[in-house]
Amino acid sequence: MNLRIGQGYDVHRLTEGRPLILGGVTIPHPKGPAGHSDADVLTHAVMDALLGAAALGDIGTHFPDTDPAYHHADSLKLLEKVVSLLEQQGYAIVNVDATLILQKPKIAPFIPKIRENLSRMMHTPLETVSVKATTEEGLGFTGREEGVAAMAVCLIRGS
Ligand SMILES: Nc1ccn([C@@H]2O[C@H](COP(=O)(O)O)[C@@H](O)[C@H]2O)c(=O)n1
Ligand SMILES: C[C@@]1(CO)OP(=O)(O)OP(=O)(O)OC[C@H]1O
Repeated sequence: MNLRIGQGYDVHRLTEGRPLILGGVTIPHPKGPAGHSDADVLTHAVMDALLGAAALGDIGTHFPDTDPAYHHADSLKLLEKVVSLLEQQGYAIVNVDATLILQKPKIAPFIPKIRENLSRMMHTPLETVSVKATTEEGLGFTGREEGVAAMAVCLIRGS
């Protein structure tokens, strides 16, 4: 069986007045991630994990931040494109496990909807998609609420 592992990591600066969109869910908060796209850091980490597992480059290769087509882009739609690239290469997703590193707000109430969104875009059952969150206990750039980070690992199966 052709099993391949991938990992992804992303960071965005938090700024006042930007929407906080995580896994396609808009979470009420005065600050959100700055970026060319919707800056959905969680979805970006998942996309990079998937692309990494298939050795297909990274999100910047496929969706350059200099391309106006991706200005305010919906990252869930980009995830759909990544999944379609993998499917074209004969890969199916086995599971994804992602961790969000964010001091505030608590995202636990939004995790079911985030998992549902990711699972729908990845054509994979809900139970294969895990999303977790942690603070860094007030330490570092996430602790000072200057930024948000996300990491993800995945397993994919080739044909
Ligand atoms: N933005 C966050 C961060 C954490 N959580 C949940 O709180 C638990 C405790 O977090 P610690 O950083 O204090 O360990 C964590 O396990 C998550 O369940 C959250 O919902 N949103
Ligand atoms: C998806 C893209 C598209 O501009 O999103 P950005 O908001 O620029 O976010 P970043 O994680 O810095 O880079 C990835 C880009 O390819």
